[in-house]
Amino acid sequence: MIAFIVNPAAGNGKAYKMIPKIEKYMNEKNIKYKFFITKYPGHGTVLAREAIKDDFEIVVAVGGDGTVHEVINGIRDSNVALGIIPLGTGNDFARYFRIPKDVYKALEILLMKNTKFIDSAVINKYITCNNVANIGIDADVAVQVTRFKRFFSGILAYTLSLINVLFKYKPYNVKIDIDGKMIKRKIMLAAFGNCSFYGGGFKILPDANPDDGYLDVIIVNEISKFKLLFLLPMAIFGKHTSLKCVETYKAEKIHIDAEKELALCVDGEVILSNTIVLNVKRNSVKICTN
Ligand SMILES: Nc1ncnc2c1ncn2[C@@H]1O[C@H](COP(=O)(O)OP(=O)(O)OP(=O)(O)O)[C@@H](O)[C@H]1O
Repeated sequence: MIAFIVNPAAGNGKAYKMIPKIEKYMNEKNIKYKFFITKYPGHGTVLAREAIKDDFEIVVAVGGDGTVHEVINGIRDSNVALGIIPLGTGNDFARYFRIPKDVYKALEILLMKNTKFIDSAVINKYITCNNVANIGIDADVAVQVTRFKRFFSGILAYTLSLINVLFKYKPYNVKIDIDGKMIKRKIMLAAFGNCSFYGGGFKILPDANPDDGYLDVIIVNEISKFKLLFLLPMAIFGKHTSLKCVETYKAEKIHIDAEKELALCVDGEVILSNTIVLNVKRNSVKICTN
């Protein structure tokens, strides 16, 4: 039995519109399924927990990275597999696993029942992150986008946020303990995670491997905002790691202390904290892959 958790807000309504296509395919294949529609942010986690109790074998996130994040936080540490139909805006987690955006092709992957276990990052003991967590200028932009979205539409909200943050941004002073090695840095941004992509296609952690037992770490040290504008396009291809201002690590445990409260983006969702602890949890999420 397959549970589909559909986020009507994902991909500007694209996920919700695809329900009839999914229904048609599942009926043709004569496979039992049930739809759960999220009603508010965070509801995907609640619904995924319900689906586990109802003996579904696969719980499918129908939406973008936010939906995947919520579903994973509901099914973690169970034997239930995560399926993905990438119908969000960015779909960065699905991009890593090459799950097609075509609904029928994504459904075919689910029915192959080819599964594997991947690692998670457990953040501050309670949030499970399977893609990328990040702090610094890009996380601050994410906070601003949420504010500007109340008044402006997508791209305009993003552009205004970027300009606003770029002008004001002062590199954060942080202490980062990476598997016992303490470093102090003034950062433009830092990212931690299991997979490579964020921000709708930036290959920020090019060497990430979700089943190697480590979290990848990247730190971009203080540089001029002008240089940062050159670094960002390089990150689309994962070529930024060769720059002098960029440090990379692999670690099992990371502890970050900042002088003031930081925005931390976890799989695209923002939380605020001045202490961030990330621990790798091996083989904690089962996913359907091709
Ligand atoms: N019924 C709902 N109404 C409003 N927001 C919702 C609802 N259900 C879930 N959400 C929220 O919608 C947000 C966006 O979802 P999601 O990230 O899947 O789509 P997206 O932003 O289009 O894609 P991506 O993150 O891949 O760019 C999530 O933060 C989620 O918590």
